[in-house]
Amino acid sequence: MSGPRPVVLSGPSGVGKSTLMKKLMKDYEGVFGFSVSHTTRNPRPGEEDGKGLNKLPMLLGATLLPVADILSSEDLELSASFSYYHFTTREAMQEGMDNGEFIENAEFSGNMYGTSKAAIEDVQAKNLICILDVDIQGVKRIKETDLNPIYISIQPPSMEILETRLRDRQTETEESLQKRLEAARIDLELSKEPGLFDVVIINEDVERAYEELKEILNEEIKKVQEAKS
Ligand SMILES: Nc1ncnc2c1ncn2[C@@H]1O[C@H](COP(=O)(O)OP(=O)(O)OP(=O)(O)O)[C@@H](O)[C@H]1O
Repeated sequence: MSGPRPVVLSGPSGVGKSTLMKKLMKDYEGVFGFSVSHTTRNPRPGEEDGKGLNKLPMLLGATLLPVADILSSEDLELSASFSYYHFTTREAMQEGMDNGEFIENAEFSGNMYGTSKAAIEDVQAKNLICILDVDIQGVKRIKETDLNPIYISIQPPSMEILETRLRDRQTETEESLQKRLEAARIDLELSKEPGLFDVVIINEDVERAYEELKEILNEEIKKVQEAKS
């Protein structure tokens, strides 16, 4: 598959993935994109299949799949109302999953959601760097494909700082906060596996973390910009 390499951004909830992605999207318009997820839920009025690639609101849905089990239903509603989907049937989606066409999938509120390899390739084919916000399990699934992304782990300076950021964000109940912190501990432990990531960025000072990220992505960004001109 030609086109720019996708980018995997992985890291615990609250580490700053969305913050960094938003900065990239703002500074490099028309360079980054998001894959369109599949879902078996019914389209809502006005929703059309597969619309909305490379839209900033997709950021809100970016973490939907990997952490679906620790998201509240409000999170899902918020994400779902800004996300764009390929609407499909349970049978078709199950078949795709059985054939290994999905890099991640989750069942939520009686509906299936998933990210297909083809959806990522669609972004590449549009000469956009596909940003994938996935958990460690997602990282491992992607490694089984030929997508060849750049694997970046975003990590907090400490668990205490992560907790403070999650609290200050004011999006969590005490219960969901504790779940996220427990998931974060596991995530950080698993991310130590040698060779899993190409680069680790410690998000202490956000501007510095962003500079590091831009440096890593520089080559792919240039490729996209050159291919446009
Ligand atoms: N370097 C930083 N210093 C201080 N605060 C930060 C830094 N980076 C991000 N934040 C803040 O921390 C909070 C969590 O960041 P963000 O929402 O980007 O995390 P996330 O990794 O996308 O989380 P989730 O996976 O839950 O969506 C936000 O309120 C954000 O403004």
